[in-house]
Amino acid sequence: MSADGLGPDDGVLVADGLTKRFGGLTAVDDLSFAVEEGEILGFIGPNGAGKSTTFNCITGRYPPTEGRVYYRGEEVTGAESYDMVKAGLARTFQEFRPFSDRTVLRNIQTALVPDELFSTSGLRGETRQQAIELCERVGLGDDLYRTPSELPHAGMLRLELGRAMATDPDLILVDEPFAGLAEAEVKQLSALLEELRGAGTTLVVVDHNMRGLLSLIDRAVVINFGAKIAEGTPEEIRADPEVQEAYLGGE
Ligand SMILES: Nc1ncnc2c1ncn2[C@@H]1O[C@H](COP(=O)(O)OP(=O)(O)OP(=O)(O)O)[C@@H](O)[C@H]1O
Repeated sequence: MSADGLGPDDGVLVADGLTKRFGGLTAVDDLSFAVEEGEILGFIGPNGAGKSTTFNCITGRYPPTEGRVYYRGEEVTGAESYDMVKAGLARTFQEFRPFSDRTVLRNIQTALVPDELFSTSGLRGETRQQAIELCERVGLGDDLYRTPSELPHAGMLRLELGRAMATDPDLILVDEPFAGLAEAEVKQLSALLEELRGAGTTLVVVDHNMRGLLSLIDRAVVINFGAKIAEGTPEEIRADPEVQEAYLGGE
């Protein structure tokens, strides 16, 4: 346990003293936070604050230099991405690339059964129905037979969310969902995220921009230069002098 004293049972996902150095650069600096089951947590920080690095350490892209990560009471520090997905933790990527030659439905079906070897006859019918339901859940029910390139940007985000949902996660890390969206689309996507939470999924929404985010989240952790500078409700975050300082001139 670090000075902050977070342990395996402090939340569904817990980072304790997480540190990541790239040579002389400390991208994540003794960061501790816990995600509570069923909440929508905002994970906010200006560009380069260390948000992606934090989540890359948690989701197995690379091991942290120091610190521990716990998921559902188990230590998972340095676990492989595949194992984290199996344990129930999914993430969306900002720079995702769906299969461009497959329909929306096939993309989701492929995510349900990643190994095409198992995607034969009987299974295919079953996953097809599951995939249709998933598409409907993420608001792509009318786009089943379109290809990703035929979707508007907001539709692509829904597809990426559907792909993450296909692994039946308990918790999804959502990476910058509102980037490039118009106001109305931000509202629609927020409503979808709230729906997912209502159905039992815990969400961590990562963003550098607070636009649209503070009305969605229950709580936020704000980082700058890899370290936590504030944590609290949207009202507390808005009023925090250090947060205002970090964002001065930034937005
Ligand atoms: N693989 C890497 N090798 C070296 N430095 C890296 C690497 N990945 C990130 N960094 C550095 O670590 C710091 C934190 O970057 P990170 O991408 O985690 O920030 P971020 O908060 O996600 O930023 P953004 O909002 O722009 O995505 C930056 O200074 C970045 O240049």
